[in-house]
Amino acid sequence: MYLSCSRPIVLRRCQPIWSCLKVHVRFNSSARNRWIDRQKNDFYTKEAKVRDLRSRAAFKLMEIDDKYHLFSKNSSQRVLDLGFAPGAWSQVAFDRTRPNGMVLGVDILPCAPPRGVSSIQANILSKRTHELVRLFFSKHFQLYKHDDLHQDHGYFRSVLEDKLQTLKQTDEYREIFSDDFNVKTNMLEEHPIDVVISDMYECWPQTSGFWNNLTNFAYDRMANTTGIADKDHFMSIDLCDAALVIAIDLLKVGGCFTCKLYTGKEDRLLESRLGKVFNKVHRFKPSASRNESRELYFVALGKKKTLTSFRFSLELKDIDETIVIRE
Ligand SMILES: C[S@@+](CC[C@H](N)C(=O)[O-])C[C@H]1O[C@@H](n2cnc3c(N)ncnc32)[C@H](O)[C@@H]1O
Repeated sequence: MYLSCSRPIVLRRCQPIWSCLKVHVRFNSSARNRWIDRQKNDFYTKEAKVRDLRSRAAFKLMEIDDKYHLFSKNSSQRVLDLGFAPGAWSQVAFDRTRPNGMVLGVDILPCAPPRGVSSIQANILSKRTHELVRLFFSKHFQLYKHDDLHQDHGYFRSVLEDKLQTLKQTDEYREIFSDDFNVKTNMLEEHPIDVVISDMYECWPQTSGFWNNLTNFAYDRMANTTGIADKDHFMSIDLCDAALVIAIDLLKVGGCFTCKLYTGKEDRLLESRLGKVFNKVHRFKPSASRNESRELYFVALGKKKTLTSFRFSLELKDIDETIVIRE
């Protein structure tokens, strides 16, 4: 399949030239104090504490949903939350799709998901991650909803990895990972993803789990806000493209998508890519998003049915390699 674009889209890998330059941005103590003061006096930060939400980001998704109605209750929606940690968006998604919704969070950093949410610690720029997500939402992976472990902690990557191993030699595996559109559609028929949400970018303030191997490399690999406008812009475009790739692959027809972007030169290119996949694309700046921040959300509604006519080729390699979407 090919996504028709005027030029190849190359997702720059998350260990760009900037990381070799070893630019260290240090904040002086007055800037740090200003940041702490701002956090202390921030309405949304206080409100998040009162409502037991994991971060103020929750209010951004609430605003998006209030305006564009991504979620619905009682319709067994399946939601994929990319860059879910610390988990405020997952809390909102879980709450707004209860009681039958199913939420999977993916994050490169380790984080215990909120109650009722499943999670994988993985890099979205890795092919393996796409496989695990596809497996999670396939009809061959059964969630035991009434099992206490799931209720309290969700399912973790190891469960999916084990399942993947046992499936490897079977026809089911070939069905899940087939490139044949009809086979793939059949595989997802019973369990398509209804909503993909992505708030991926700067790391969450991690307090534990540093022993984890993946984490030791994660800070090098992941995007992290630097204050260098161009870098933040291009890296966030890469993460949005990676989220879009998953949406093209696994989101149901009519499904919705939202992603965070740090604005810059390539906004319009991303917007036009989204326009090829969705019927409507909106730009939205929630009031919970700080005025001085360049962050913006694209909200894309109604995945098109005619996507098969798109020519879309995707080469996802493993962890340290580049994702390339070719014309
Ligand atoms: C702003 S936080 C998300 C906050 C979250 N939406 C919430 O409501 O709690 C961005 C997250 O994106 C994750 N992230 C960044 N790059 C990633 C990547 N390549 N793969 C997976 N997650 C990534 C970071 O680890 C971080 O936890």
